[in-house]
Amino acid sequence: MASRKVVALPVDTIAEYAARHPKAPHLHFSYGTAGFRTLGVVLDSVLFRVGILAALRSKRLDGKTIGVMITASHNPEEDNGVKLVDPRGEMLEAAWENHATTLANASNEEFLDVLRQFVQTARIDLSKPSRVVYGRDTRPTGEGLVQALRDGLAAIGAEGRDAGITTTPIVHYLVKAINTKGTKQEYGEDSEEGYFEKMSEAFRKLVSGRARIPQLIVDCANGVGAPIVKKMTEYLGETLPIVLVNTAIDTPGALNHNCGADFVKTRQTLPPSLHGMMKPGQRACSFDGDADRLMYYFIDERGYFAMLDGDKIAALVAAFIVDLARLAGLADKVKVGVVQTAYANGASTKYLSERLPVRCVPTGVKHLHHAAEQFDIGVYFEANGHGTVLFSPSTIERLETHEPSTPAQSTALKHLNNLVQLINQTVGDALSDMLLVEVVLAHKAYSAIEWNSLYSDLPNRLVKVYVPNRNVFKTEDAERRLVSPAGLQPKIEELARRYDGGRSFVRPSGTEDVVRVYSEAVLRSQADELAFRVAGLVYDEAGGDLNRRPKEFL
Ligand SMILES: CC(=O)N[C@H]1[C@@H](OP(=O)(O)O)O[C@H](CO)[C@@H](O)[C@@H]1O
Ligand SMILES: [Mg+2]
Repeated sequence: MASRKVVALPVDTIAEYAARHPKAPHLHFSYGTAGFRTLGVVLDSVLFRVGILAALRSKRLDGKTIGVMITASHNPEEDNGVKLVDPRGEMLEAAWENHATTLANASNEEFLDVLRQFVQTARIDLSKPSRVVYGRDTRPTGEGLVQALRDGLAAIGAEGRDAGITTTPIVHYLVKAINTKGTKQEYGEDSEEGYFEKMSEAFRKLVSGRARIPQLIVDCANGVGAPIVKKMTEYLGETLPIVLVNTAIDTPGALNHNCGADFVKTRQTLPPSLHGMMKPGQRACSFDGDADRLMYYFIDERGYFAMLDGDKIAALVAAFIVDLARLAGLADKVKVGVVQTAYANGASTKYLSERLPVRCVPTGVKHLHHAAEQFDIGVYFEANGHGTVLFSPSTIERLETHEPSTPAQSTALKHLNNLVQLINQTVGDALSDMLLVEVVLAHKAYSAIEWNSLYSDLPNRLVKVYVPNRNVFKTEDAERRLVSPAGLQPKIEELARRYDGGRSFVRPSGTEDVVRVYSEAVLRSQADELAFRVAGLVYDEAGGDLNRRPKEFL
């Protein structure tokens, strides 16, 4: 049997550092879909402990680099949060989400014991090295939280690498680039410059010889997208003329305020700061606070706002990739598929299903990502604008080695190989997705108007219902049907049947203490009516206080 050097936890050092990052007794933290997320000022102890956890995860995985991103994405500026990134640039393995929650909630007195116990049960070899790369967005609480994280790393003797103020997708990129360095699967140079170079080079190749791309307005949500897109414009030069708006990263309260991808998606309207700026038909897009979500939109000739959300991006991109695979002579060798959630607009599902396989999975990027891995090329987008395209390892190899038989095949193949480089395959990336959209528009010679007319969205409405206990709501069939409370699902279906094109579903949110109701129908008024009827049903069924029943619920 191979002997194993046993190293003990440096308990004295950890205790010393931990004393500087005490946990407030009344607080409870939970590692959910979006990692830990709450008010930034209460997260100090969590970041310290996450530092230790990230180091242990690295040791558990033989010293592979783990990522840590400090952000609260599209949430208000006073919020903050933290997410861990696994070695292939993916989200943290589910079992460790529970370990993270346990460690974060241990009292100050128990903390060392809980840690010791964890090291034992998770069978972590402490003699292994530990490496962690970390970044943060522009939030004012970020700097202090980075310090707490560094103390966690120092307490356990981990090697930390500071990626500075950067986007979530860049941290994912760095993790994958670091862990594949020097291997056959090398993902790219492990630096921010490497990221810009890889992507911009692919973009230039993909649009070379195409008509000049018209100007694009980019709303940076007053967040980290601003400095990052600005740097990217230097690499892109003339190939993509960009105007940046909402770049006030130092203005208190500006982050995500009346701007950004989430604002656009939930309000279905233009950020006020863009009023008067946009010519009819001109494309604009919004990032969210950590630049992993993207929404496109334009104002039509009549002055109406038109939104091109994650579903429209998926439709545009998937059809393009299917075409390229066919043109490259790989139609029956490379299976392209799309993954959506129940929130995908019914019209998008119809459009896509007529062209390629479409799968529906529960909400949350990790479900989409895993399902997309089942295809040779898997396109996934949430309606809210988070998504990417995954090329399986064998497909990447096939694309690299396939011998084209005609010049047309060769061109299509070259485009596919450049897409592999352009797309950030670790996670949704607003910047990479934006360049991808621009490539497809350039190739198809589509304006935003033509893109939008691929299909017409069904009017839809999302309603939050505050209930005493959202945990009584349980779903099946990728969250499209309720199994509990018993008897509610048939009532929802009965209501939906009364409306032309009616569809509605109910699920508990994974990130907020609410139950969400979604509905769509052919007419706007009917989508609204259906949503408010179902919301009323849910509210009453869950025992909501009749004196506080929202007026709009029917
Ligand atoms: C309807 C909706 O937009 N839900 C969002 C939201 O999840 P909920 O579980 O619905 O709260 O936050 C998730 C994490 O950011 C995101 O993946 C998801 O799309
Ligand atoms: Mg985000």
